[in-house]
Amino acid sequence: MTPGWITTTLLDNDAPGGWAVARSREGFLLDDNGPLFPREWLKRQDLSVLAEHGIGHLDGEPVYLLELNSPGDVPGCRWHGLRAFMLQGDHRLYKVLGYAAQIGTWAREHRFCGSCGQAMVQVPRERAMFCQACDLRSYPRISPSMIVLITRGDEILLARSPRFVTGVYSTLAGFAEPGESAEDCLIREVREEVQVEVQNIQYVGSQCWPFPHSMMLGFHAEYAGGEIVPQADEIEDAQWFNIHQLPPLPASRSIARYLIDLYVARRLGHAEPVLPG
Ligand SMILES: NC(=O)c1ccc[n+]([C@@H]2O[C@H](COP(=O)([O-])OP(=O)(O)OC[C@H]3O[C@@H](n4cnc5c(N)ncnc54)[C@H](O)[C@@H]3O)[C@@H](O)[C@H]2O)c1
Ligand SMILES: [Mg+2]
Ligand SMILES: [Zn+2]
Repeated sequence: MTPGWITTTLLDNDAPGGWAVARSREGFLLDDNGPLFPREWLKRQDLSVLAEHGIGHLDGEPVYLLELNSPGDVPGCRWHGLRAFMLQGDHRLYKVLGYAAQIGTWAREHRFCGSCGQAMVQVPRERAMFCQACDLRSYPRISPSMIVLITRGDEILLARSPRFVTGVYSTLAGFAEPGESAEDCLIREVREEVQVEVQNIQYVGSQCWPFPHSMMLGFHAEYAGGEIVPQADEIEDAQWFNIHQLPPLPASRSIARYLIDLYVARRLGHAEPVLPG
């Protein structure tokens, strides 16, 4: 038995046994034992299954995803969003569910060829959907996104979007566009969102962010010039905050929080935090 969570290309859907998770637009099915159910039991429940995907092995046991058409009722169970697992749940299970969510979303959104409109089929032994007529393969979608902590000595630049929880401020972030390097994207996003210039851009680390399919590339940058002008509609407020007087910050498992905690720890000579996977 190999301990831990290992994703897999594909599993045989006809082989019985293993664990299963069920996902609908309401999130993952959960009972008092958590979101993993004996697969054969789960398949006997009255659920409307769109597709079944083998997704990996947990402590050597195969794990499958049942992607549902609608959230059915299972006695003693409730539905729980992925964000709630990220915030409260056990980290290993969150990784399993984050992967399941990305595979389920991708397969649901690639049932038909984007070029000719015909039904696509799952490629054997490869995580890809295939259109025979076009010889086109569609792989799981991953969206590169830059996230950056901008600093000026003891001050850090944080902003809030109207979508954030009341009072919370975070680092700036945005999706890469075609034609951009990671650094180009970072400079453009910072200009768009706060009209500030940055220098000495340094890559710090990355994080999978399955909401729904971002790959966060985290950077640190120093302030180089300009006055903060928040982007209309996108940025509700942006300010320089002294590291000794920070506002409510993002969830501790986010790379946004890690970038902030890392800078503060280095500035104060404290032990450095660990980047959550
Ligand atoms: N893990 C973290 O700590 C953390 C922190 C902040 C943001 N994020 C994530 O970073 C990502 C980008 O942040 P943002 O929302 O500020 O982005 P952004 O500043 O680029 O603004 C969002 C806009 O980008 C466009 N967009 C949406 N999906 C896209 C895609 N896949 N590719 C290109 N453009 C797209 C839409 O017009 C959308 O309104 C989001 O997924 C967000 O959840 C993660
Ligand atoms: Mg943004
Ligand atoms: Zn096609």
